[in-house]
Amino acid sequence: MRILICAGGTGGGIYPALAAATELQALGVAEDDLLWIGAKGEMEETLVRRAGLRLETIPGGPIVGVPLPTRARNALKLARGAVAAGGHLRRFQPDVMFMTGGYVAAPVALAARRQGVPIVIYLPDVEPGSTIRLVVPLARRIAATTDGSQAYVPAEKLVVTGYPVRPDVRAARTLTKAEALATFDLTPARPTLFVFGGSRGARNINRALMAALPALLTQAQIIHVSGELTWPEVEAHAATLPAELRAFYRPYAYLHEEMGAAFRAADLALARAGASMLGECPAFGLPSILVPLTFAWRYQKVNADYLTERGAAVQLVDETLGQTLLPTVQELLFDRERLARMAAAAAALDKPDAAADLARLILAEGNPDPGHPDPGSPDHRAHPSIAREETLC
Ligand SMILES: CC(=O)N[C@H]1[C@@H](OP(=O)(O)OP(=O)(O)OC[C@H]2O[C@@H](n3ccc(=O)[nH]c3=O)[C@H](O)[C@@H]2O)O[C@H](CO)[C@@H](O)[C@@H]1O
Repeated sequence: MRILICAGGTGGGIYPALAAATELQALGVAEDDLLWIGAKGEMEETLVRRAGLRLETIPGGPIVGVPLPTRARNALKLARGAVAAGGHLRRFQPDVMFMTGGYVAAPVALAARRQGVPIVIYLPDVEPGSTIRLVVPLARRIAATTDGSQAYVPAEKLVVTGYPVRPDVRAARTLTKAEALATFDLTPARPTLFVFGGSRGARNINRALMAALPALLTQAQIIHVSGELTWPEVEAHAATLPAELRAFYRPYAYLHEEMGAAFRAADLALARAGASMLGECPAFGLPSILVPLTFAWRYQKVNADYLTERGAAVQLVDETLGQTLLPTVQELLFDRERLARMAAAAAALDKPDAAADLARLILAEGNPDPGHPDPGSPDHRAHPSIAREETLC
């Protein structure tokens, strides 16, 4: 079976698709039978090639949240992208298209629909982003992270699989805490805070953290992923810290496979509320302080509310983070009982089979002959987690 994957823009769409691609290969899909279409100059160029998958890029650019002249230019690029996508589809002849979002998915989905290729969407956020909203009417099935998405997509298309945490990250669950801490040359004697701002970093979180470092590093230790954009500022600030504080601070621009060890090492996360927080913190039973990005992206607030309402997270407001970060971290990080309650609430949301269930769903939709199922094709009656969620929806 040939499978076309389309995900791009930021890690939030790319990593769940990579997790599904790994499971598809584990279920017998050959590497040559996977083709990824992304946008030129975006994060997928690095991450998909790094994963060893075949990638073709097409022209495109965002048309939401950008000034009018950029929108007009990008609309033209997307039209050229749709033509290029049509060519890739005719050459590759996919049996199914799988997408997770990002502006590049819209022209590819249109081309797929024109050529009669069934479309499966994975919806990372509780509330769908703008591209997914556009494509929902064209899709045959929509896999979702949580049942909260029932409010946004047609029930007959929805299957709740959970968030597909990538296997290399999930594998770090087998490390002991001491082993995970040793990855960062840190000690089990202090509580550990893991700070990051999604796949591109969050300047506001970085700055509020830098201001709080002198107070926090006297008692705690911190793994801090800044994102590439503000890395020079963070690196320069780290160099100004006195040696006795610097010894407990581990700043990085970006982490790849080591993300799993960081989740495992931490007692508490401080992060934006991208969709990955719905899957990765639960996978490690990790409590979090979430600072949703509210300007132009209300999706993060919905994600944060989902975790907060279930006791797995607390929320802070971006605008007042400079005042609230330090007291909130100090209050939580040293309250063992409260952390344990939040950790249990997070772990209860974990869906360990999400990536495998998603891969099986994609295979089922791409299988033209249900009488002769592909390897790994799900029989929903024999697949308790999918069957159960379908009944729920
Ligand atoms: C500004 C913006 O548009 N944000 C959106 C974007 O966020 P963003 O791209 O940040 O997405 P997420 O927070 O969902 O995921 C980030 C992913 O990057 C990985 N990671 C991060 C840092 C690092 O150093 N190494 C690493 O591997 C994380 O493990 C995670 O898998 O897509 C999400 C999913 O649609 C949305 O919820 C966010 O609203």
